[in-house]
Amino acid sequence: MTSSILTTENVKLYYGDKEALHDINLSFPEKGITALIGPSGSGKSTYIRAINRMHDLTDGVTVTGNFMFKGKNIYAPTTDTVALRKEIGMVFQQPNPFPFSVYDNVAFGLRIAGEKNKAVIDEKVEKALKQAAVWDEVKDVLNKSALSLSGGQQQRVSIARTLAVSPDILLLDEPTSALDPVSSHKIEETLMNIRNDYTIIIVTHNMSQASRISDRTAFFMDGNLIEISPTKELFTEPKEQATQDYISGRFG
Ligand SMILES: Nc1ncnc2c1ncn2[C@@H]1O[C@H](COP(=O)(O)OP(=O)(O)OP(=O)(O)O)[C@@H](O)[C@H]1O
Repeated sequence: MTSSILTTENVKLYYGDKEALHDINLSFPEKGITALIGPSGSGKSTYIRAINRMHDLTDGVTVTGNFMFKGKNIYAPTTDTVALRKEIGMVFQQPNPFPFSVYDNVAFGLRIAGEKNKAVIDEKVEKALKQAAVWDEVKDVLNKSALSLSGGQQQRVSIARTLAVSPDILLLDEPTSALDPVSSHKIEETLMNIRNDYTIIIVTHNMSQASRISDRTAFFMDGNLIEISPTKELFTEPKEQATQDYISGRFG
């Protein structure tokens, strides 16, 4: 059996009094892509944001359950959340480069981590931009503002910024839903290129995207994990009627 890099058990999450996640049990093997699908409001974003403690930044949110990452309790009081978010990086729906140059965006996390050697930073910036499949498009404009790039390029620079600090896990929350089809395709290619190097968890509304790129797919509904299966199986022989109804377009 493959060992899990991340295990989440009996996860509940409350916004105020409202229970938005009901007892989620989900583990992730090292490397590969897991897609989370489900109707709007089913709890997909809420769940992945719990993994790197993004909810700590919002008042009134209570998280219970066990989150174990490489044998450590994510919610232990001693966890350094800045360090945690380097190991478990996140890319959002809207590309969100800082208003700095392309180079400085990708170098940002390295500098925060104390790296001062220019040659090392140069090398890591280039590697991350190559991994994110945007190097060829930006290598001659590294000193220009990242905000001058197209949305699709900005999103790949955001991915490069996250990869530059060598995370173990990459969380992506609908990373292509604000992009045109060509840019979306490039992001998908990027994820396929790095699937053997990182553990990737992607929330997507796009079922064909999930079936194209992921190894496993989890179906969420109303704050419940309905089923998790190898992707091909989930889309051809789902175990649950609710999954069947959703993938055949009967609701959501
Ligand atoms: N900050 C918040 N305060 C209160 N309720 C919230 C908050 N964020 C989300 N919710 C509620 O939690 C539930 C799950 O929302 P969530 O955004 O996780 O779903 P989702 O599956 O990611 O949806 P979508 O696909 O539309 O992004 C919904 O009922 C939503 O209204």
